[in-house]
Amino acid sequence: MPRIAFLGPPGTFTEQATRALTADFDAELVPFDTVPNALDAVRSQDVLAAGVPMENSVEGSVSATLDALTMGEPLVAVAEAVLPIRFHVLVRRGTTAGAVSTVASHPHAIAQVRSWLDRHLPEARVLTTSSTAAAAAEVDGGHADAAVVAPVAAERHPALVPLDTGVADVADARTRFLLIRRPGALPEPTGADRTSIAVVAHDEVGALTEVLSELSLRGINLSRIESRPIKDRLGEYRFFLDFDGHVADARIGDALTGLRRRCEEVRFLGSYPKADRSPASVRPAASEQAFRKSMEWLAEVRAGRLA
Ligand SMILES: O=C(O)C(=O)C[C@]1(C(=O)O)C=C[C@@H](O)C=C1
Repeated sequence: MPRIAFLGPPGTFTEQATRALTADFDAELVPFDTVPNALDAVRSQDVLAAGVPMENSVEGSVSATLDALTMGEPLVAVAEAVLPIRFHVLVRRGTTAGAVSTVASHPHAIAQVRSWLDRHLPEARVLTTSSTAAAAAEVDGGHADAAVVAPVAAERHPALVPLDTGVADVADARTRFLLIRRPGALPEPTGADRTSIAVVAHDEVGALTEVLSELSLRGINLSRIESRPIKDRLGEYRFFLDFDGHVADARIGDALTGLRRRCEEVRFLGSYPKADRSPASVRPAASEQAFRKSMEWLAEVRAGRLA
């Protein structure tokens, strides 16, 4: 049975997302304490794949995931899941709100319940943990008084009880997760795909505009752009781009070759079906047929058959 890593311990949102991402096959889910460790386990072939959090609609990208994806051997995303995010606040039985002096959770979770904390636990000191489920373990072990967790964590910690449920400052908050593997056969194009890449542009005037032009000229819809420092050079950045389409689509392949010529570095991070299955809208001039016809025309010109 394939082993699939997830950000643990058991009871995280990432575990829930990884179960959804692997629902089509039998898999043994294996918890890892950090996203970089989960991805390294994929690289070292300890596991087949890893489910990782990518971005949250309230707090933005998960930097640990972005950095770990571009450091080390190449990895690619093969599937995407989006979960609605609402939290339980768990305490040990008998703890009242007034008795909570420390509240623990993952920084992304804390950021999504700031107003709730200001209203209900204004005096509590925040302790950050590597995941929401790790926070539940801290409360269970007596190292914190309250934990902001995924509802599934309550089942893992029967000694804890909810101080509140359905907690979310933003009612429709969502987190996007990816299933990451070593490079291999790509998922088939579905017409509703997303492609992710990371590029380092040359340090020159207009470099980012030119990167974006490669996409816009071909009518490619950009769904996310994010920058992370390169780390060994101050003031230089790696851009993470997500856009509609599959690398097998002519317009995407054409844009990628343009980027490859133009950029210092291009890392392909996968083409996979979008969680919401919304089809890409493709301009007539960027359709498969338009690309094929233009290539046929060029072949005729090169063969001296057209003037
Ligand atoms: O700690 C967890 O439960 C996670 O799966 C991580 C994570 C995140 O990285 O954003 C996932 C979803 C929520 O937005 C809060 C935390």
